[in-house]
Amino acid sequence: MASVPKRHTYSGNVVTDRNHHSVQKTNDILHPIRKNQRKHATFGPYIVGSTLGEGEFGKVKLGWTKAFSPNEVPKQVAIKLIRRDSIKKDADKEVKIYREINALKHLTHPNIIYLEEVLQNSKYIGIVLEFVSGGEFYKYIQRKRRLKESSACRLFAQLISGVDYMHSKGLVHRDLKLENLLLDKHENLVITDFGFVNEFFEDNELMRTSCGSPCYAAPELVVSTKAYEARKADVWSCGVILYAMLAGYLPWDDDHENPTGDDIARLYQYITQTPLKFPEYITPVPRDLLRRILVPNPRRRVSVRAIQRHEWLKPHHAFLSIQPNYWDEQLRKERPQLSTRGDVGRHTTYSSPTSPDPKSRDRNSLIIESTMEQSRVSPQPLASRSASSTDDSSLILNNAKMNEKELRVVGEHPSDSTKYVRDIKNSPSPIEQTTARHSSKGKKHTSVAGLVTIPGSPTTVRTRDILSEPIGQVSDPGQKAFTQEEFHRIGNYHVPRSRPRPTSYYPGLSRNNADNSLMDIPVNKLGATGRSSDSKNLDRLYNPEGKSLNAVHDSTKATISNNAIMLLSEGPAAKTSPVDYHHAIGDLNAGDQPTTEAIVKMNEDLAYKAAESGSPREKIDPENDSMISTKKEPNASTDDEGMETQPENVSRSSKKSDASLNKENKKNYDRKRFSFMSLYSSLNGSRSTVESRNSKGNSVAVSSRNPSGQSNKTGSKIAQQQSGTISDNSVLKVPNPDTNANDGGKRNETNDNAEDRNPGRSVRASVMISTLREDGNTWSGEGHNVDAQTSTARKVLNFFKRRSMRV
Ligand SMILES: Nc1ncnc2c1ncn2[C@@H]1O[C@H](COP(=O)(O)OP(=O)(O)OP(=O)(O)O)[C@@H](O)[C@H]1O
Repeated sequence: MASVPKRHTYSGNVVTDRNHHSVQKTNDILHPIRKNQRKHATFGPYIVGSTLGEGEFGKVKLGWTKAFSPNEVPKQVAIKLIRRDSIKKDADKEVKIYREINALKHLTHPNIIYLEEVLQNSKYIGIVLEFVSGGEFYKYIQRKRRLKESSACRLFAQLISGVDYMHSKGLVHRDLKLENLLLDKHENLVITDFGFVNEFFEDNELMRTSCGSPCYAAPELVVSTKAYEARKADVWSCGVILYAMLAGYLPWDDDHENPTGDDIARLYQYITQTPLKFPEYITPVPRDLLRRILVPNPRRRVSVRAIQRHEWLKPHHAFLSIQPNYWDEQLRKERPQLSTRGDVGRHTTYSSPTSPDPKSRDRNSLIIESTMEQSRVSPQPLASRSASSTDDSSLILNNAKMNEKELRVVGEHPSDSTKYVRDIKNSPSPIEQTTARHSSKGKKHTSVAGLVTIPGSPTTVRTRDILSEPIGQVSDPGQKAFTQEEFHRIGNYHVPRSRPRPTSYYPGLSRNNADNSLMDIPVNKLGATGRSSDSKNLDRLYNPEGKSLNAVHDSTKATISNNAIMLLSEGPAAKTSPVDYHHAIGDLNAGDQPTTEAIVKMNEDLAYKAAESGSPREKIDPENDSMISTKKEPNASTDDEGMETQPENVSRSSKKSDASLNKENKKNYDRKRFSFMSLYSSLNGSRSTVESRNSKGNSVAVSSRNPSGQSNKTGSKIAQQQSGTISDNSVLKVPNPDTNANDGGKRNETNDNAEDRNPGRSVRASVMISTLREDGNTWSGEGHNVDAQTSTARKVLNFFKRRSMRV
């Protein structure tokens, strides 16, 4: 899709010699062990491979854990390598990085990138993320030109679910765009790049910092001098993304008078004054949704919750009805000792002494608690990939039992967190063997024991998920047990046996409270496509007693997949595993069918009504999803803030011949010129100081003051690692970037007040990073100088820095 070029928030994805890179990348992915035998740079316990991409901060590298036998399947990760000296020079960068880390450590959602851990050596900070192998979403759309409606619907539902989840955590992304979305290998959407993330609070939720990329950023970010409601800005961006998915191009890009898009203010003028138009192939139901989202006035813009209820997303209502806290509860249920007691085992427990409340401690913790060993699962023998499903599950269960032993903690008093030790003597699990190897071999890096990972790490969930009960065992007598085979063929959401992450969702599944067993919709009740034939059937299927859909699909009924099974696909072998992933995602190439009869009927009605023009168009109520207005309004109405609500005449969607349609589409594509530009977020006021601290009081890493102006003491309480493990745990604290010089004392005052009312909120922007020791082969930049080339990306970045604007 030539029409949606990549737009960077700051800079371009400049990779020289693309072919070489892609070949190298493929080799890395398919043959990490073979690569492992060659001399590679390492970063902590990871071998560093090819460059996956490049962003503002530097390169993102493929990494994998070291394998010590040919049978071990290394775990793949993506390591965002950031030069520490570049951070010291650039306070804004520092803010972005720690924002990202702090946000990610609180987010555990299948459609949000997992933060594995954060490491650093003398030159680099490495943000270790799960490796998402499906590629960049914008490229995916480019390849397909545009998405089938059903695919767009599924992916948009995932986007909205992720956004709703982060909003429920009090976080807003503020830079949602195609370029910040990746696909996993099952073509599930993964939201990345949380550099602009910020907190909002019910009582103080308006923000002032202009963020994002112009073509995706909500108009109020630029045209209004008022503070904006950040959640609604995320909603706008989601609308632009949905439009791009369905149309194959962005709803607004350059106008003729501003062809390069250089004049950002003008671009926004264009956006707010140009009525939203749709190509004919976007059907009325998604149009209706888009019309509700892409409303310049944020107050009239639909909310995330209302989007979730919209008719177009009906096929995914069950998934969308999963409450955000479900994902957390799932973790808490399965590893409660972590949420309240801190870590166990060889990692010393890190917990914030200043936060007695576990919840607030979690949210405000200055550190990323170390749970790596619990979550780490030993590489599985390649041979096990080809084992039967029964073998697979017994293998998992065996491992699970071992892990369970390993995870068993000694000690009872929750506050006595530092005393918990893992019962490792009786657990010769592969995990321990692996880590032991790391310990003995990686003398300088001192093994994974020094790693820092997020509390509630999803990988931990995966491990723990399988502990309670054998797969297929069902505790609810009212529900039918399902076989292994059925388990992997759940309605529309067929779950590959080896999913690496709980990305799919299973409407109608229920999970027994006490265990992880899953309930299933009997497969034979679903159509050949895996979908129920119509919405009524769907409701009946999910809701035999006629309760409301949401009531039925509450958080206790809905479920994620069995994470234990997902583990099997970790590593490159999964790439070539015979699992039919198409079952998991639906056929993306399937026809652009309306998802239910109801929609078909609606479309027909609309087509009919569209023929009748003349009567005024109904006003859209953003919160009312009672359906589509079809009446025509002669002129765009102007709302109370002078922003047009951009009515769209549905009659324009009347049928045309294919030829004229194609011609018009082509014209549309041609007309669209996409500029490469970004809006630099002005964080002028960042009072970033460089201050370092570790457990011994040594100067180690970058840190800065928290918004309350006080150096938070929490991070200084770092228990000593056991001997032979890593000891430099640096506390990084950053100021609230939204408190800036432009706002002066007034803003600070507001924040201070807010801080009084909400103590501890703003200290979230602080993290702890494990410091790596280095050896000769450690990734420290030699020969890999990220900043060595003055890339186009860098030039663009500098350009936008110079043009930095603030509203
Ligand atoms: N977890 C991941 N798995 C696979 N590839 C990744 C991952 N994270 C990043 N990449 C690749 O690296 C590229 C750059 O990453 P990312 O966008 O996060 O960097 P950035 O410095 O934040 O960029 P920018 O702010 O310019 O958008 C991505 O476009 C993607 O191709």
